[in-house]
Amino acid sequence: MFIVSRLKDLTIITNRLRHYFRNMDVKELQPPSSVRGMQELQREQFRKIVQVPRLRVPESQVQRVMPLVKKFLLKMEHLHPVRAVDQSREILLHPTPVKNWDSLPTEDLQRQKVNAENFSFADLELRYENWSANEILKSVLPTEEEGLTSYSRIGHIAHLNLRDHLLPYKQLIGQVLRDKLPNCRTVVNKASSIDNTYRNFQLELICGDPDYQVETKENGVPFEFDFSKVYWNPRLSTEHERIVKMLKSDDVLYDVFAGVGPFSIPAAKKRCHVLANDLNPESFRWLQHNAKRNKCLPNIKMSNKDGRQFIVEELREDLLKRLCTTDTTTYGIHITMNLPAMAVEFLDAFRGLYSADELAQLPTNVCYPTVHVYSFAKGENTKELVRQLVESNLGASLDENLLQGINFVRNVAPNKDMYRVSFKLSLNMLTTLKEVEVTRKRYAEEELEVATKVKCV
Ligand SMILES: C[S@@+](CC[C@H](N)C(=O)[O-])C[C@H]1O[C@@H](n2cnc3c(N)ncnc32)[C@H](O)[C@@H]1O
Repeated sequence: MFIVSRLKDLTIITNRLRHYFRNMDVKELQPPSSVRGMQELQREQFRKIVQVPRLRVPESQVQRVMPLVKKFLLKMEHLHPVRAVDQSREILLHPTPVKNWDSLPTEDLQRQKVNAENFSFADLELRYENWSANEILKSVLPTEEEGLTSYSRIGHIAHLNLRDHLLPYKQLIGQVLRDKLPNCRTVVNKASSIDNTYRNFQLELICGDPDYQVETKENGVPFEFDFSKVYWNPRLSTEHERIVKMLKSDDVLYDVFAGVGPFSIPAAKKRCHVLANDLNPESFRWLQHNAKRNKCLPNIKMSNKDGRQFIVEELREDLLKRLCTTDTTTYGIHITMNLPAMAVEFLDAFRGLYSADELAQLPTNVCYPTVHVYSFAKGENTKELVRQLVESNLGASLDENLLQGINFVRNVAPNKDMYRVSFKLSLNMLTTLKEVEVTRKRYAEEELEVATKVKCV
């Protein structure tokens, strides 16, 4: 199925379907069957003549007739169903509901002096311009079930992830999308899976301008970035919104893998206190730009380092100050870790972040931060799998006091899901090392002792 990626588009389409008849169900209204398999776009090959029902009424009658036939109008792209012909008007009707004169509200029409003589079938020339991208691609690509594909819109860019069997059609798909999608100037295909450090997609330009600097809005917040150099996925907008909705003004957010700021910028705009970090210098640059553009610089501190280093430096220092000098029962502290392929591997950075002495004087009702860590899981029982992944990397089991939830975020590929695991850090986690770390440390100390003894002998 052709998945239109934006919900807004879907709503518009469903609304249209509710009011009008589906053109693609009528063979005559589909593009000519000869275009099936076309790999080089030849727009003139889409021309065809069809016969459609029509009413011819005097110009003076149109205003009164239109409300009676409104629901029968032929709706196609760039087609005006009411056209001037000589001194009268021709009203084009849809062939699905209108088979003949009797299909119309004849009594009402006759009352307006419109009768069977006004009804006939007209020749209508259909062209490439009259079909949507979806309709054109459905008629060109191999078969309906596996022939079509999904795309995302990021500003003026349409981003495709074409399966192998569609690669011979990529130029055509690119041209059709650029022709048909409003404000689309650039069409790119995902060139390989994202396995590079900064998680940005490797892109192949298939049509249009090689311009990747985009302006887009997510949940009403404007963002700018270079899509070829940073990570941005519009399919995460709902997840970003869920987290931002959890935050209240004066809450604290530590965003370990912040990207260009889809958690951090809206949080800072909400007057949360944000510390945002990303290792990619380009993400960091655009993060700063977006903070400035959204006028939230006073509420956000940004850094450009490895996530672990950010946790043991910026986060450690800021959190210690808050735990020791503020009433943590009056606001929330959240840590987002969205690097699903490996974020769990950073969880042990919280173990032994402080010495027992540093946290010895805290009030008993102190509220520790909530971590939201994202992870992929493959196969069966993925929910249980992510829990185990988090627990083993953290070196602690998450009982009902600590675990806040394991939430499904999205299906990434067949059999591969993305989850958010939310849990509270505890005094024990923050002041003791992970079991394996203790063993490693003890082992290292013993080695040192033996080595010293050997030296002494
Ligand atoms: C999946 S993206 C998430 C970006 C953003 N938070 C979002 O939700 O869209 C992961 C981000 O982590 C950054 N990154 C990758 N490795 C990192 C590391 N070791 N330390 C800090 N950031 C890292 C990448 O540059 C990328 O921006």
